[in-house]
Parts: sequence; structure tokens; C-alpha cells
Amino acid sequence: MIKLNYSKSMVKEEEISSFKEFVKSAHYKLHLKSGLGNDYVGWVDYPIEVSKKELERIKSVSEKIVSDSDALVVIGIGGSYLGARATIEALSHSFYNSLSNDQRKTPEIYYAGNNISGKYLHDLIDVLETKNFSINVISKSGTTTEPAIAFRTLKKLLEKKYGKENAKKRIYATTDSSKGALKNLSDKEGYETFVIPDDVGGRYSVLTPVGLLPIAVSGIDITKLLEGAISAREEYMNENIDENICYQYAAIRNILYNRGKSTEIMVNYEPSLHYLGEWWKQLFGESEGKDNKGIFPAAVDFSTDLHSMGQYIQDGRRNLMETVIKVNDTGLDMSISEDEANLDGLNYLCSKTMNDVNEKAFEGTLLAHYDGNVPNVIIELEKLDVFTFGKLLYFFEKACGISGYLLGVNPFNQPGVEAYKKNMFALLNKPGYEELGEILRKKL
Ligand SMILES: O=P(O)(O)OC[C@H]1O[C@H](O)[C@H](O)[C@@H](O)[C@@H]1O
Repeated sequence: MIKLNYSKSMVKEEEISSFKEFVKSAHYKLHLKSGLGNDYVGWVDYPIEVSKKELERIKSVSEKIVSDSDALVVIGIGGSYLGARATIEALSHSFYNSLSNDQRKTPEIYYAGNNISGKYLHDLIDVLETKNFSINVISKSGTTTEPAIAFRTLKKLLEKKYGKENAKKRIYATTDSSKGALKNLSDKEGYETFVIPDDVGGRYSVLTPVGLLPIAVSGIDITKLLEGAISAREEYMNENIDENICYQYAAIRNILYNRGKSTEIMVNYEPSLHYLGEWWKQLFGESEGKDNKGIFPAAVDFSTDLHSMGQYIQDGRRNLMETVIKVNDTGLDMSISEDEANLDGLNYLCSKTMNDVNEKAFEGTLLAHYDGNVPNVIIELEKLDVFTFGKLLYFFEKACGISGYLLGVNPFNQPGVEAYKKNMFALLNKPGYEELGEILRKKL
């Protein structure tokens, strides 16, 4: 169960209702595929359209990986890894990779190809050298530089360990149905491949094989995850904003943006939700940050960041709004033990648990930031389980599509990302980029 509490958002019910017609129009653009970027809205129905057969294949491949690997390396960047990482970290043991095999029962999960650091890859190889591992290389375009470099290197390591032919049986590729270098390579080498549907963009792909395979390998029930998404699809189908919390969230952030709140900070009080913030940043940042507009999405982990960013949020430039993920039941808790000497003066907390203290930190912060003129929207999760998390992912995807349409942009493209890539290729002397390279070198 997900609830939206906007009592501290500084937005009134009537203001949200006044968005009724805009939201209705955005709703129809999305559902009738008549809006900007309409060839990338396949994610709306994917959870009900994905075939049983495909899900079974994902599960059986994940079982094979569990049976023959101590570790899985997920190679991908942006939308090709953040959703899986967000889900795995939210729903697994906080120290998943450090658990013993008996405790974990599923492979360790490592991420590569999400940066261009030689040190990172070098260190990862140190870890993998002693382990049996498999690779899931994920790239929608199949041409992204970062994962391609990592794949080249880690494929070599696999070949060194198992020989060329056996290495191929440990490589799983998730990519476009027909084009891109990764697709060509997979066909040539005979890797088991999974398809990212043509009408689903990277940042909306967590509930497709992109996210589902690594999530399944980590032992999370992907059927339940999809059930959560299906439940969200039904619940947030209502075109009437008064009865649809997903659309209310989309409207509130646009109302606040129009009042000058140009940065939205996603807040969590559970360290395991750190990567949910990273995934959410890409989702909203790439969807809305264009045509010289859009809310800048930021994320913080509380109470950790209250000791670093808390000052700015309380007292800095007043262009901020916060969206807080509040988990009512975290499943696990710790009591605070009594100490006879009480030298730290903490005995007053002894009747409480850590979750009680965390809750008071949330309430105290909410009131303080609200008093400091930071509107707060609270997204309340009854518990942090697989079903609810699947629902939450879909909630944000849909809110993002609707919000983008309210803002008047195409929420499904990302033309701005190409600028740095072009420059980087030119500066690296990639064939075909010579002229630009010369111009850029003069500018440096
Ligand atoms: O999946 P890929 O094609 O490798 O893309 C990975 C990521 O990088 C790109 O530059 C895009 O901006 C992202 O939207 C995408 O998720």
C-alpha cells in the first residue's frame, strides 16, 4: 500500500483539483499514445503484456546463474543498471555481498561499465579472479562506450578462466531486438539474449528483462515485483486527479515548480533506498530536463545527510522541495540497550527502538524544513516488500510521464546526453570525428 500525504506540501487540495483538465489531457496522451515520444510508452502495459514464457526463461536462466556462479557482474549504465541496483539494494540484506554463501544462497552481485575508471575495473578484476562468475551485459543501444569497454575486459577474464567456448555460456546479453553492436556480437557468439522492447526507453526499463534478470539472480521474486507494478497500473489508471495519488504527485511538483521550487530532493531514512534515489534522479532528470526547463532532481539519505546537507536544506536558497519516502514497517528493528553508568545520557531512549528514533527524526525534520519554507510531500509505504517496491517503481514511472506532459516536454527522449559523447569521441580521435577534434582541442 502506498499513500501520498501532502499536508506539508504548501499545496492546497483545490490547487491540485484545478489541474484536473491538464492531467486528464496528459493521461490520454499517455494511454492513447498520442503525446510527444509516443513510440516509447511500451512500459505502461509491459507488466501485463510480458509473456509467461519470457518470465519463465528469465527465471530458468537466473537459476542456472545461481547454480554455477559465485558472482554475477551486471554491466550497464544509466537505465540499464540503476533500476536493478535500486531494487536489489532495497530488498536485500544491507551487506548482501559480504554474507557467507550459506546465508545468501544467491550469487554476489557486482556492477561494472557504469563509469570509465581504470581503478574500479582493476579492483573488480581482483575480486572476480578467485570466483566463478557470469556476466549480464545490458545496453539498449548496444553502443554505449562505458559498458562496452568493461565488457571487452571482463569477457577476456571469463575466456581466460573457462576457455572461449565455455565463457560464451556465462554471458547473457540484454539489448535491442535487432540493432546495435551488442546485438550483432551476441548473434555471432551465440550468447543467450533478452530483448529490451523497442518501445521502452532505458530509464523506464527496470520492469523488463533489463532489471528482471539481475533481480531474479539476487533471489527476489520477480513475479511479485510485477504483481506490484500491475496493481499500480490498475490503481493509477483513473483519469480523475482527485482519486489518483500518482497524478496528484505529478501535479504538486509542477505547482511547486511554477512557484520557483526548481529543485526536488528525494529523501529516504533507510540506507537501502540510496539507489532508489539514483534511479529516480535519472528517471526525472532525463525526462524533464530539456528545452531549458525542468525540476533538478537531487537525492539525500537521512539522517546521514542531515549532518552534511541539512544546513543547506534548512537555511540555504529557497528553491527546494522535498519528497520523502517513509517506510512504516521496515521488517527489522533494534532496541536501544540500557547502560547502568549512562555516561552518554542515552538511557532516556531505552524504552524505544531505533525505528522509533528514526521516526522522530523524520517528524522533527519534516516540521523544521516546513518551517524553513521547504514544501514536503510524503510517499508512505506500508512496508518495504517486493510487491510494494514494484508498485512504487511503476508509481514513479507513471508520475514522470504525466509530469513531463504537464511541463510540456517530451518525457521519453534525451537529446542532451549526446553532446558530451560527441566531444569525447572527437577528443579520443574516433574515426569520423577528426574535424570536431581539432576545434575542441583549440578550445581546451
Ligand atoms: O542502454 P544503453 O543504450 O547502453 O544506454 C545507457 C544510458 O546511457 C545513455 O547515454 C542515455 O542517456 C540513458 O538514457 C541510458 O539509460
